[in-house]
Amino acid sequence: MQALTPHVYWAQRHGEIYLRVEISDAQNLNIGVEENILHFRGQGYGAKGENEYEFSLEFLKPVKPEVKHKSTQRQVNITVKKQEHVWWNRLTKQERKPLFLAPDFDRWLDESDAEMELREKEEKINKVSIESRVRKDPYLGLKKGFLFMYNLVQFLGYSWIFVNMTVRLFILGQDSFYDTFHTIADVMYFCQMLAIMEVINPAVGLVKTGVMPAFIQVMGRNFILFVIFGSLEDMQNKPVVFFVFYLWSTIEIFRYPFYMLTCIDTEWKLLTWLRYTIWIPLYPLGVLAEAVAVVQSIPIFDETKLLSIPLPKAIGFSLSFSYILQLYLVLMFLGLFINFRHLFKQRRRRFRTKKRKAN
Ligand SMILES: CCCCCCCCCCCCC/C=C/C(=O)SCCNC(=O)CCNC(=O)[C@H](O)C(C)(C)COP(=O)(O)OP(=O)(O)OC[C@H]1O[C@@H](n2cnc3c(N)ncnc32)[C@H](O)[C@@H]1OP(=O)(O)O
Repeated sequence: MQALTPHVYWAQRHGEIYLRVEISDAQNLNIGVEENILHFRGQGYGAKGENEYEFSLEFLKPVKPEVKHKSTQRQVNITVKKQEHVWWNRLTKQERKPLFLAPDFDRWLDESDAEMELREKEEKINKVSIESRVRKDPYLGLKKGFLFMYNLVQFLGYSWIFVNMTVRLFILGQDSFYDTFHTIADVMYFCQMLAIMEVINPAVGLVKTGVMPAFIQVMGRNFILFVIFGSLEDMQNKPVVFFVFYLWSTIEIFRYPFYMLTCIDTEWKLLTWLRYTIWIPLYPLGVLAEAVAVVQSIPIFDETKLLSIPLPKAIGFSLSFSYILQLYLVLMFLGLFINFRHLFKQRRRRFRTKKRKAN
């Protein structure tokens, strides 16, 4: 029996080629790709009745050797994967289309429609994976509620500090510099004690960010607040307290409302921009103000011998706390460098994702 050529219909997507071979009740199928040529052989009912049918097609561009096929009562469907995700101008290497080959208008899409189909598929997959991730965490509402309340309390605390200091600055002018600590310290103590949650939250996986930058930030501030200002009365009426507290609170009145909005999946563009930009001048200024406070405290610690470490009697003197402060000054700029890099990365990540979403 001489083999005949069946009618073959084709269509493509960016990653695949679909072939429909018009043979019903196909049997003894032998389909494969060798050296980029698809060979088909099989028996069945085609245009010229029951017969042996065969054809070969040399593809325009490289395809993967694995071929998937499925025969139904009416036809044989073949799927071949392209090596590269690209759109082909035609199916075969030879420019003239073989006579037995025609477009499969049931599956036919032009390039832009195929791209749209691909995008819709990707969006569907993304949506399903986001939904399943969201569904996986039964405590999500509780966690978001907790974070929202935490951020709200911090926002109220720092807003009180900021407004209070600003009003006092307007009314008293430079005189307000000298008693900042006595008016503000209690609320600042409360906010900074609470800020320890900022280290705990990423450590227990409540927020997706690094523990180290938060640790540097919270411990650095608490050191200044409790050790430098809190333990030395002579430091408490120095103007540097004003600058440290004002710089801390200025950044926080933007950061906490930004977090509050993320807890309720809302975004205000201006607030996001401020959260990820205003630290650029404020962080170095804040660390500079803290460094001034540390430097000013060194002679006071030396004089009062407060927190100095007593050494064995034979040596006859104690190790002044000022040595630790000098070491801390070095750590401070190291901490500034680590957090500056971290915040730059967060800024780039935030604005890059935004840009990509906008495209
Ligand atoms: C004994 C001492 C040892 C320590 C020694 C170290 C020496 C210390 C030296 C350094 C001293 C620094 C002291 C500080 C000085 C100042 O503060 S100066 C004033 C200016 N300050 C600033 O500008 C810093 C402000 N602080 C911060 O930005 C943060 O605290 C940070 C930790 C530095 C960075 O924040 P991070 O959380 O990593 O980045 P984000 O992009 O904001 O968040 C990431 C994602 O996490 C979500 N998220 C985070 N927190 C919350 C929250 N509370 N609630 C809800 N969600 C939160 C956030 O939304 C992000 O999620 P996505 O939106 O999905 O990305």
